[in-house]
Amino acid sequence: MLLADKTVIITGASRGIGRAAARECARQGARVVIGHSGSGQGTEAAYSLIEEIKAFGGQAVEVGGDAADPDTGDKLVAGAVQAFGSVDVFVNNAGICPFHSFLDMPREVYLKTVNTNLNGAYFAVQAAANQMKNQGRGGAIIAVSSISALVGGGMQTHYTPTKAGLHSLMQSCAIALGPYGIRCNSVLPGTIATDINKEDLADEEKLAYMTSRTPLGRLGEPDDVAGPIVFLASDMARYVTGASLLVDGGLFVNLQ
Ligand SMILES: NC(=O)C1=CN([C@@H]2O[C@H](COP(=O)(O)OP(=O)(O)OC[C@H]3O[C@@H](n4cnc5c(N)ncnc54)[C@H](O)[C@@H]3O)[C@@H](O)[C@H]2O)C=CC1
Ligand SMILES: C[C@H](O)[C@@H]1OC(=O)[C@H](O)[C@@H]1O
Repeated sequence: MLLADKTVIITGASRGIGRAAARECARQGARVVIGHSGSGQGTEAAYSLIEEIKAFGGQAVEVGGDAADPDTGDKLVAGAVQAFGSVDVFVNNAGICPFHSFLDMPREVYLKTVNTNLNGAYFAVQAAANQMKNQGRGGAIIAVSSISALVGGGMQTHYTPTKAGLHSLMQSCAIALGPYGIRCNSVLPGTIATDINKEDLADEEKLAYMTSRTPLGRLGEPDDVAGPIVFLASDMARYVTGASLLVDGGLFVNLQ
């Protein structure tokens, strides 16, 4: 098992990519901390994931908290240490993408997106890194960034800078934390069918367009991203830091 004896925290793990990653980490032997919003639905989904994980003999606990709150990272780390005694891997996955045009972007939508996707993540990464440094045996931090860190989106002007920010944060943290043996990398998913884009992709033309642009001929599924996250979390990637891994079915390279 690739993650035996490691404690993994994953934010936004109640559904979508985070849930698939949490399940796969547990299958690979990790003790998993399921970060979720703390709302009724998030809590319920987190408990159902704990049941799923326990059913195949895995270990998991849940910790609720708003990803936009700079204190949530500390809560997640405290929950992990209380339940399992350590933090070995931190996966920053929670995020939102409320599609909206640029010229009339409401300030509150912009600020909520930046606070949820990037500002809270900064302090959560810091909290996890301090815990790993104090443990003295290294660790791995993975940001779920996006293909949108590299290319734009007319309805995502508030979102793409947060994904570029996470990608850049992992590069800088790779330098800052390398001396402690803490590796920092990002995954850059393409279009993965989840709740975040359910409404956008309900438009059949848009769905057909995004599918046709993907060389592998289909949109991604959450499980497609879970494997690359496990790889970067594992000792198989022990000499990989400051890297970013596109998980997009070839979408990025498909110019013509
Ligand atoms: N689905 C896609 O095509 C792509 C998704 N991503 C990124 O993947 C990550 C996961 O998204 P998906 O699984 O696709 O969507 P999703 O909507 O299914 O999952 C998002 C998760 O983040 C949590 N979350 C949102 N706001 C939160 C808050 N304030 N506090 C705590 N938790 C919060 C949600 O509860 C949920 O568990 C996001 O960061 C997204 O930007 C990146 C590239 C492509
Ligand atoms: C929400 C989008 O459909 C999704 O998120 C991203 O980061 C990419 O832009 C995807 O298309």
